[in-house]
Amino acid sequence: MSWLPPDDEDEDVPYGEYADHTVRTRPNPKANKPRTKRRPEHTDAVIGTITGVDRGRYSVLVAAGADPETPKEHEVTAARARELRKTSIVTGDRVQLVGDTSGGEGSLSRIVGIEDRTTLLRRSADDSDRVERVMVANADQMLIVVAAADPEPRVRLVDRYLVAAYDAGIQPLLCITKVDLADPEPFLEHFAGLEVPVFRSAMGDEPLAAIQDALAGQTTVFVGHSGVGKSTLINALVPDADRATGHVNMVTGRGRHTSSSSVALRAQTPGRERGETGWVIDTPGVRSFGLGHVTSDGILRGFTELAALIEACPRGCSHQDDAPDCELDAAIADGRLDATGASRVESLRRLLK
Ligand SMILES: Nc1nc2c(ncn2[C@@H]2O[C@H](COP(=O)(O)OP(=O)(O)OP(=O)(O)O)[C@@H](O)[C@H]2O)c(=O)[nH]1
Ligand SMILES: [Zn+2]
Repeated sequence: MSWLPPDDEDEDVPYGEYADHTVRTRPNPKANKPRTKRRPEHTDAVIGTITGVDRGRYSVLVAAGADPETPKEHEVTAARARELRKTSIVTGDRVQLVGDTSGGEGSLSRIVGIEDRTTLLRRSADDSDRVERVMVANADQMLIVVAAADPEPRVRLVDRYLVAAYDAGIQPLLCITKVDLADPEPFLEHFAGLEVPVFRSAMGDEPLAAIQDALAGQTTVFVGHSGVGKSTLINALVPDADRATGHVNMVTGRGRHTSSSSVALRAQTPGRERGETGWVIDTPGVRSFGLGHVTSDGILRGFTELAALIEACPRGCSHQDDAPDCELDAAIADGRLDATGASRVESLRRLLK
């Protein structure tokens, strides 16, 4: 059974070392869609989506109709093929499966390839560390959960999530919890120029319908500091998560055993035009969110209209307040940027620092 090695935890595999080097050294300015290595074609492979990883075993959801032998939607347990030993495979990845894909008791399938990713959320151990770790693949949105109080909200932390989202090409959303404890508006002022959708949540008065509108038909990764109420929110949105994933302990993030990997949970979004369900990816146990791998080009992806202006800046311009002849200041002065634009410049400058 050579294809059953005791795999390492995926979180420990530095993506950068194994990534396609052309991706890392020649970033595409228009998008950030790192390619995954193409494996030899397995024509009979079944495509599934990773919903969780635990000690080298992947939970893979195979959609209805994707597997001719088992047409119903079903969950498969899989291990990586030996040749993918050093490749990071994370929650949200779409993978090619061969072998026993029935999902039957005790069955084990084999992952032989990864489909191209649309987005890839990464972090480094700390800001000086350029080695990136992949966290979540193919997320469309990032819901940043922050509390109005207890713990005290920090602008810088939200900025860091925003940078990671923009760098990954993921649309950020902001949910401020515990608005029953403190007025969130002064804090939210800092993000007013960004045009990030904001949800305000209180205990027992969560804006579930509005969040469901945003989740419908999308894959949304939830991030937030411990204690902000992320689990409370996810429980309210995904009350039957253990049924959807087929695992115990994957619902709340509480009582989860040592695995710190992300899990995908299906949220019902009934009656929404964009879809009757949406995927929520919970990211427990992420203590640090290092941005050592992020470049200013990555941040500028969230500011396309400003990126166009910056083309006219002097060579080597830092685009900060004190930068001589920065085109951003010129555009504010001559009205090409209105008040909203000026506020976005302020945000961009904060993120670039
Ligand atoms: N007052 C108030 N308390 C809340 C609200 N949302 C969550 N809480 C409480 O805040 C505490 C932390 O909530 P959790 O949902 O466990 O927070 P978490 O972000 O998942 O934190 P970890 O489990 O540490 O990752 C709990 O005691 C919740 O009952 C809210 O809107 N208002
Ligand atoms: Zn400039």
